Amino acid sequence: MDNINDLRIEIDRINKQLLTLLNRRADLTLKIGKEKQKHGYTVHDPIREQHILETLMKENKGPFKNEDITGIFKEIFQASKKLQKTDQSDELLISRKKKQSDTIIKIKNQSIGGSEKALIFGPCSIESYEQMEQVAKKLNSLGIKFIRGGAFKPRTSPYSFQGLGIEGLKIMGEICNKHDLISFVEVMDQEQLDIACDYVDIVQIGARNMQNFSLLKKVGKINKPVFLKRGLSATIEEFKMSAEYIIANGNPNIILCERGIRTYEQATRNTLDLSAVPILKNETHLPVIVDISHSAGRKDIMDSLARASLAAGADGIMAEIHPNPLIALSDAGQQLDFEEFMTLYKHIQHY
Ligand SMILES: O=C(O)C(=O)C[C@]1(C(=O)O)C=C[C@@H](O)C=C1
Repeated sequence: MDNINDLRIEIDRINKQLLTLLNRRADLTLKIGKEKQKHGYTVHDPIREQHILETLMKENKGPFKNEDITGIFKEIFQASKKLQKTDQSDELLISRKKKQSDTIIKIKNQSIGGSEKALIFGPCSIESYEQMEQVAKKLNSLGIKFIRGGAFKPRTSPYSFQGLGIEGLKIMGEICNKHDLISFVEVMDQEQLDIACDYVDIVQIGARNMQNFSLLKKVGKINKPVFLKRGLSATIEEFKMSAEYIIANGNPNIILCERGIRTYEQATRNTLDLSAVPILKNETHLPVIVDISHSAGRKDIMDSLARASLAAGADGIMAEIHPNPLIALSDAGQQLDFEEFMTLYKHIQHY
C-alpha cells in the first residue's frame, strides 16, 4: 500500500503539471483564436490538427497506443475550439459581455426592452383601411401601442395573396398617424426597404430573410429599429450572427424575435424554442420578443405560450389578430378574433 501511495503522490504531481501545461496551451489557443477572428479565419483547422496528430504519433514511445494519444488530443482540440468560439462570441457587438446593460429601443414615447412588456398585435396581412381601422381602435381601447401587419407577404406559393404592397404601407402609415400607433412591417428586399422607410416605424426582417446578408447590411444603415426574426432552421448562434451583421453596419436598434423552428413535430406549425429566450437574453443585450402565432400555428395554446414566453424572460409578445379571421386573406387559421384576443390579453396584461 505504501508503494501505491507513493505512486499516487507522483501522479498527483504530474496532474498538477499537466493542468498547468493544459491551461498554458489554452492561453495560446485563445491568442490564436483572436488572430483568426481578426483575419476572418474559421476556428476549426483540420490540417493543423492532422499535422499535430501525425507528429505526436511519430514521437509516441508508449505505453499509450497511438489511437489513445489521438483520442486524448482530439478532446483537447474540442475543448480549445469551444474556448475560442466562446471568446469570439463574447467579442461580438451584440454580446452581453461587451455591453452589460439592456438595450432599450425608444420610439415615440414607447420602449421595447425596458421594464414594460411590449405587446404587438395586428393582422397577418394589411387587407384594407377598414380592417386596419378596426384593429387600431381595438388596440387603442386597451392602450396597446404596437401594431403589426404585412404589406409584402413572403408566401410559400406564388399564387397565394402577396400583400397590398405600397398601398398597404400607406394604409399602415395613415392608421398609425391617426391612432398614434407604432408599426411593424416586413420587407423582403432593398427596394421594399427604401419605400417602407417612408411609412413604417419598425422594419421587420422575416424568418426567410434572416440570412439575407446584403439585406441585413442595408438595414444596418437605416435610422429605424429592426425587428429580426429567427430563421426557420437557424441555430441560436446563426441568429446572433445575423443580428451582428446589422449592428456591425451601424444600427444598434435591433429586436430579436423567436418564432419557432422547424422540427419533426407536427402538432404545431413550428416548435417554439423557449430556451432561446433566456439564452439570447443572457448572451446578448438586445430585447427578445416571442411571436406566438407563427410558432404555434394554432389558436388553442396561445395563452399558455404567451405566459410561458413572458415567464422565460421575453420582453414582449407578438400575435396575429383579425376582426374577421374567417375571411382573412392569409393565415386564416392562426389569427385570433377580437373575443379570443381579449381572452389572451387578460391572461398576459399584468405580467
Ligand atoms: O492552431 C490552431 O489553429 C488552433 O486554433 C489551435 C488548435 C489546437 O488546439 O491545437 C485548435 C483548433 C484548430 O482546429 C487547430 C488547432
